[in-house]
Amino acid sequence: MDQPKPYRELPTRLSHGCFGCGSENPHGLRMIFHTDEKSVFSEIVIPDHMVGWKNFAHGGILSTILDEIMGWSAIYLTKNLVLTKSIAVDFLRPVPVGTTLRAEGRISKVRSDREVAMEGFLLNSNGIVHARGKGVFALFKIDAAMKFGIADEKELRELERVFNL
Ligand SMILES: CCCCCCCC/C=C\CCCCCCCC(=O)SCCNC(=O)CCNC(=O)[C@H](O)C(C)(C)COP(=O)(O)OP(=O)(O)OC[C@H]1O[C@@H](n2cnc3c(N)ncnc32)[C@H](O)[C@@H]1OP(=O)(O)O
Repeated sequence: MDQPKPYRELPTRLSHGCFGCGSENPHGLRMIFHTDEKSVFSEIVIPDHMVGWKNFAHGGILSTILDEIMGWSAIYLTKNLVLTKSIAVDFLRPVPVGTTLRAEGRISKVRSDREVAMEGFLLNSNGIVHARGKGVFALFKIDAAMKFGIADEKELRELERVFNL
């Protein structure tokens, strides 16, 4: 008999042009996400055109990956929509482009019903941490997000449905 999978994919392939996770952005990272219910993670290979110096990935790209993994982790684990308020990144070791990496995000502290502190990690295939992020995310219920007017109702209702927000 098949064993149940220990983790599952998050339904983030909803649209769109997002540089981090959009399936239709040919220049983006096209990240997809899995969860074990305590954290959210993503396997990623940074393409050659996102290089910084020599064959090392650009630090801005590493920051984007950490923002993205912390953002989706915050959405999934807190059941809210989010906007990034701040992020801080420690670049611990250079990250070569073209290698398989794992990004991982989890909750550091729920500060209120409007704010969560998150942490994110970028590891190589041996589990060595190459970059570490801390982020603060504003949390929005669907109705508040609607008033904010930065996403249309159809998109928000779809997110509400697939993420049980
Ligand atoms: C609206 C949500 C819609 C979300 C849709 C998300 C879809 C997600 C899908 C996939 C993403 C996953 C991947 C994520 C990774 C990448 C994420 C990014 O790159 S995000 C882009 C970079 N970040 C920004 O652009 C933030 C810019 N900053 C701001 O907009 C503000 O600083 C903000 C809202 C974060 C805090 O604003 P303040 O500090 O000025 O807050 P105060 O002055 O207290 O409030 C202003 C008004 O807003 C309401 N407000 C503020 N925070 C609220 C909250 N958490 N809930 C409800 N209302 C809130 C308040 O009640 C107030 O409303 P009154 O004027 O009184 O009517």
